[in-house]
Amino acid sequence: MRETLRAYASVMAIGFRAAPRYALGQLLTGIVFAVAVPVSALCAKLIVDAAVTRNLDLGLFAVGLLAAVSAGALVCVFYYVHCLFAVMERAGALVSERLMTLVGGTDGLAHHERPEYQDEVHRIREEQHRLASVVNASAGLLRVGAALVVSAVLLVAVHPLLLLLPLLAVVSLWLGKRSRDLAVAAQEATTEQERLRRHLFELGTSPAAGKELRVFGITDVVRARHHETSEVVLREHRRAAWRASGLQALGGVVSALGYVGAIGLVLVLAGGGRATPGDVALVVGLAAQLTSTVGMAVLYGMEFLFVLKVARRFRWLADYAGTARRPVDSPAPVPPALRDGLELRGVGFGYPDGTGDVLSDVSLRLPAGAVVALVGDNGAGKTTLVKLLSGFYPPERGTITVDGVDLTRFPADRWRARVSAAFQDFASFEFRTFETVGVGDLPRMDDPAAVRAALERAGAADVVDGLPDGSGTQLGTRWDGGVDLSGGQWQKLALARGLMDADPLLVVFDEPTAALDAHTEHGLFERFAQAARDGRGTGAVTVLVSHRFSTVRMADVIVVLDGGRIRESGSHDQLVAAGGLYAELYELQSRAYR
Ligand SMILES: Nc1ncnc2c1ncn2[C@@H]1O[C@H](COP(=O)(O)OP(=O)(O)OP(=O)(O)O)[C@@H](O)[C@H]1O
Repeated sequence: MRETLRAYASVMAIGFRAAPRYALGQLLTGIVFAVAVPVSALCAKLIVDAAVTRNLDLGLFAVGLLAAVSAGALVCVFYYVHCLFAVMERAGALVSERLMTLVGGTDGLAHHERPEYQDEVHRIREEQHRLASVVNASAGLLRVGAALVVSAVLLVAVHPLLLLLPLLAVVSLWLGKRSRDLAVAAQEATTEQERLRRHLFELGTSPAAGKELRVFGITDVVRARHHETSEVVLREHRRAAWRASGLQALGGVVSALGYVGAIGLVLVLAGGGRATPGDVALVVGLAAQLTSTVGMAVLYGMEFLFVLKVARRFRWLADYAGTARRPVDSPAPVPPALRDGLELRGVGFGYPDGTGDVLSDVSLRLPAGAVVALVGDNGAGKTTLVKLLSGFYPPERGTITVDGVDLTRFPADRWRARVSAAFQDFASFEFRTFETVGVGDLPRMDDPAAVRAALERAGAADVVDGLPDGSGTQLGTRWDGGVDLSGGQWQKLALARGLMDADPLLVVFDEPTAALDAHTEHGLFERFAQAARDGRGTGAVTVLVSHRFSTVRMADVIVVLDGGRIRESGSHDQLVAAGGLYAELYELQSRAYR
């Protein structure tokens, strides 16, 4: 319960922070026009009683009150609707921002690889509009709550038994909640299938997969799987929807019984002289309104409970992001430059999916200023090692030190600010070209000379020179005037992004040139290595992952990984002379090129 309240308070705070005046306005005007409804029934009672008793003053007062209440309610309804849209829109934007901060700002990558995290985030993303509607759901509940309280007071004044009418409304409300629970449970039970369904749809309609679908003739297979998965999801949802409708119908019957019973009671009272004709008018009016108020209470109640559920998820994500932030014991400053370099001692690591060790007992020195190449078969652990060096995961066993200081003592963001990288699975930022490159070093993004220098270092100047507006060209065809690039051209820009940083301590190239031909890759890396050796003044270590031995050979240290362990390491000449795995693979590849 406390957790739920905390969750509610935190999402309500988002609504109030996004649009404070409108949120307050919505809550207050909602109460005014909700109360206007039972007060109108009271006016009707006064008018009928005034007519029966020929009391003109009372009649005029009641008509005046009715006019004032109706006009006030009308104004409030307009303002309420205006506030509602303003709050939804602004809170929606703020919720999206918060989500981006929580998901993207979480340290490391481990969370992205946990299925339970993915499921939760998937649900929150799907239902984020509900978080934006928390003020609306609260205002709705407050409205129906106020209307119910005022109605109850008026009914009790006629006869206490009439209080049963709003109580029956509560039974209806509870039945409504049960029906919503069924829908939510069905949705939760099919989250994974739903993700699969979307993935299959994406595969079946995206241009990226289109080529392979046709070449392998698997379009029908993907479509059939999509159909099967849809059936599973829809069957579960249909079953829940039927059961929920049954409960809602039962709720309707309960409130109808209350309506008929209340009118019967007041007629009996009036027959016995214990109620006035005005009381009959009041009860008929209130009972009729109560049915719709209860309907709204059920809807808002269900919406509110649903919002609470999403709010709890949101809170979970916020707490997760908080705890996932690596606590830094005795934090140390990241050195301005490397003197000795990086050292791994007995490093072991397995991914959070628990499938076992991916790296075992890795001990390795990466001297300051050195170019270190990682080679090995697919799945040998090269990228994993790079992720550990970049601080995306802490090692499970052993240590990684930077000039003798344990890497885990650096705040993750400080260390990563000194890491520059280009990956094979790079991101295609569809920004203007200079931004796509410049985000590699945000403070210098608007510095044309810095961007140009990075483009030239990456051999990507020709890509930009060929664009209609040069470095100002918008990338991505879905944007106005945007152009698309080839895979290799995107990769060259990603490489330039990785070369933006002026003073990195670690530069990582994880097969960023796989889409380029061997000759171009070789030329590029020769230049990177030369630049690294000429010294950037920071003693940066350059780590290069490549399957091309012609590129790898110029590295100062070559590390051969095999099944997550270091098989051998040394310079090209040392490894060839040793006649081990490297020598064998090198010979194989050079024979293929001869
Ligand atoms: N996110 C992940 N979750 C679970 N296992 C993973 C994950 N990423 C990689 N692995 C597993 O870790 C092992 C090493 O993968 P890694 O990507 O480090 O290899 P690699 O040497 O870079 O391979 P490649 O040359 O194919 O890029 C593989 O068995 C892979 O299946």
